[in-house]
Amino acid sequence: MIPDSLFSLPDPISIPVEGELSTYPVGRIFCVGRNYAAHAAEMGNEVDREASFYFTKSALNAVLSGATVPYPPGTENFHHEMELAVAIGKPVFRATRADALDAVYGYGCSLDMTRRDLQVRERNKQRPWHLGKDLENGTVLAALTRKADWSPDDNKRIYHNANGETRQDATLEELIWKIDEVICHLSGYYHLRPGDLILTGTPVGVGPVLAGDFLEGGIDGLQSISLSLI
Ligand SMILES: CC(=O)CC(=O)C(=O)O
Repeated sequence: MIPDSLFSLPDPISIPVEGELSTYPVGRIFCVGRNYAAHAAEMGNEVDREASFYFTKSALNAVLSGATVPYPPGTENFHHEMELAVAIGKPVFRATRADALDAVYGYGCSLDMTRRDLQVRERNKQRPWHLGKDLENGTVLAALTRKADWSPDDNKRIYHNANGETRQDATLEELIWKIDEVICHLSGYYHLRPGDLILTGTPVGVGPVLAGDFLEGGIDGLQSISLSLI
């Protein structure tokens, strides 16, 4: 606790890393929107191929894979979104495509849980998506794999199952903005630093989940992710 502060804040979430004793503390969470064309289409949107766009989620609202969390308040249409998370390991500002990947620490699976009814309602009113996206327990983070041990090749499968039924099933080839392009673009606006996570968007197949559901997903070669809803 900082001396003289009036109260203490929760500790930041810290993600296990495969083969490491130390964990990776999370500072900021940036999310890329509409980074898979088929998901943009299922949401009734076109992809903006001019530039990627972003929203943020509070790290204080994130939980680790394997958590059991309550169905959130204020929604009747709570959705799973399976995503590849990129963990930044070095400060980077105005990266070039050539040096962007140097800034990566590692990769992991994540779930960008979404109050879809609120996100769509706010989107349709041309308002920010906060109520839909930045909800308590609304980001799930699985153990990271260091970049020396894994790379985001096009042929890697990304999938998500709800109660054993496969709902999302794609490959990283479908990413519109690749990892180096995202870091290059985002670092033009932020001084990215260790602790920053970038969730790279979700493939087609998002859908509703209910209390009692068991969610599970993976990306070839990374630690899988799960969440139980009560
Ligand atoms: C429209 C969305 O679902 C935004 C988002 O989270 C995405 O991955 O795309």
